[in-house]
Amino acid sequence: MLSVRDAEATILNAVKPLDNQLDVEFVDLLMANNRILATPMISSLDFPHWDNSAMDGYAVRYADVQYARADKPIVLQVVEEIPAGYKPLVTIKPGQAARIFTGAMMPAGADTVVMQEKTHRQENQVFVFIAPQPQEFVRHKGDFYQAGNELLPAGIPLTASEIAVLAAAGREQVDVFRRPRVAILSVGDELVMPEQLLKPGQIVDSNQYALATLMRELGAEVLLLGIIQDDPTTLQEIIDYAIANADIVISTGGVSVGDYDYIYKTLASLGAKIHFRSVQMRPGKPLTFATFPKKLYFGLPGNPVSALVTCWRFVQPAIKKMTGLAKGWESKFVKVKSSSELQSNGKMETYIWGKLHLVNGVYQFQKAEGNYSSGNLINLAQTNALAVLPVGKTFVYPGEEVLVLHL
Ligand SMILES: Nc1nc2c(c(=O)[nH]1)N[C@H]1C(S)=C(S)[C@@H](COP(=O)(O)OP(=O)(O)OC[C@H]3O[C@@H](n4cnc5c(N)ncnc54)[C@H](O)[C@@H]3O)O[C@H]1N2
Ligand code: MOO
Ligand SMILES: [Mg+2]
Repeated sequence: MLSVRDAEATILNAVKPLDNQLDVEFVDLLMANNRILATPMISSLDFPHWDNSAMDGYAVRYADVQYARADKPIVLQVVEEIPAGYKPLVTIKPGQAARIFTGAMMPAGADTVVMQEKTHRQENQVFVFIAPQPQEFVRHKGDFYQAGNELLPAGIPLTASEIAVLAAAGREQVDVFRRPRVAILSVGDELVMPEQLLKPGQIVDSNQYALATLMRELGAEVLLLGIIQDDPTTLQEIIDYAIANADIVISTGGVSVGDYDYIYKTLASLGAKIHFRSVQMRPGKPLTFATFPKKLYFGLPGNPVSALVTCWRFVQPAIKKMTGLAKGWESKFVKVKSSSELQSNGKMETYIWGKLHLVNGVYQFQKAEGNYSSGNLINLAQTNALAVLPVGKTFVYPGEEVLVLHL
């Protein structure tokens, strides 16, 4: 059977990131949260834009105050007051100083700032009680960034700090990758919408809600195609439509070997390249992955836990890679101690759901309580991690380390 690692490699190789010319939108900065920057950002401004003071105090000439001492203060004439936002008008000459405030432009002639607490003011004279370091408390033009260099690279997610940098560089709008379009369909005669009263044999299509939520969290635009009956003709029509209208299609259900599992046949008759139909993992074994030209198809197993686990493990990095994210789209595993005993049959790579939680400042994994069935969605709620037991590993003792996928 195909290993999880090989399945992942096959999927990620098939993912083509969005195009940095064709797949770009120009959006308002305040709407760019969590979007991926599509074009490298270069500023024509230096940061800081001009020499300015880092303290409230006095702008002085270092040469004047270099021998100042508490018992032998240097007295300077205050010739100007410079609040933030104003252009200094006077050049500071030997024996002179300017009153200056944090963020205000340094006046010509001065090269150092003495903080207010180290001085004493008497009318238009200031007594300096301490020798500063040369250039102390001056933030020099271009110290943080020099105009013309790359300010932000393409392919990064825009969060508070990057959006602040873009604003500081005078941008009101920004080029970001468009959202990947993901079509979601649920396959099964037994499925109904949550508002419907259940007839015998029916269950609510929860997968549609799980996947739509996860896809939106990942920055995708979701095309919800609803519940499709176990009928090959309808399935073919809908999948054809989904492929034409989305970058990625995700279905749940109908991928196993039952008489009403039609996904494989439908994909084959639509001419898909079917890369695999099962993976050596549990839950999630009957995962189907296929491609159409420029489109990806994930046929996730119908069991609600299997659908989410395969989505976290395989679809999530695929979407992240597609979004244009240059780095960090791969699944991230952390090694932590397990506070619970974990078990597997050793034949499949086994994913156990639970919680990464802090114990005295150190993360530990705790298995969810209750029934471990891929049909049991209930104890998947309030979890945030999947512990991974590789093939061959049958037991993890409490206190032993385990690899965990942080969701
Ligand atoms: N003979 C075998 N039978 C099964 C095997 C196998 O290897 N040999 N694998 C089992 C495993 S593992 C899984 S996982 C499932 C996968 O089944 P399908 O993908 O074909 O899905 P269905 O048969 O349509 O449904 C399975 C299960 O999930 C429920 N379901 C389906 N869709 C939804 C939905 N949208 N929301 C909530 N629940 C859903 C469905 O009612 C079934 O209970 O196959 C095993 N069988
Ligand atoms: O692998 Mo199925 O996905 O265990 O229930
Ligand atoms: Mg089935």
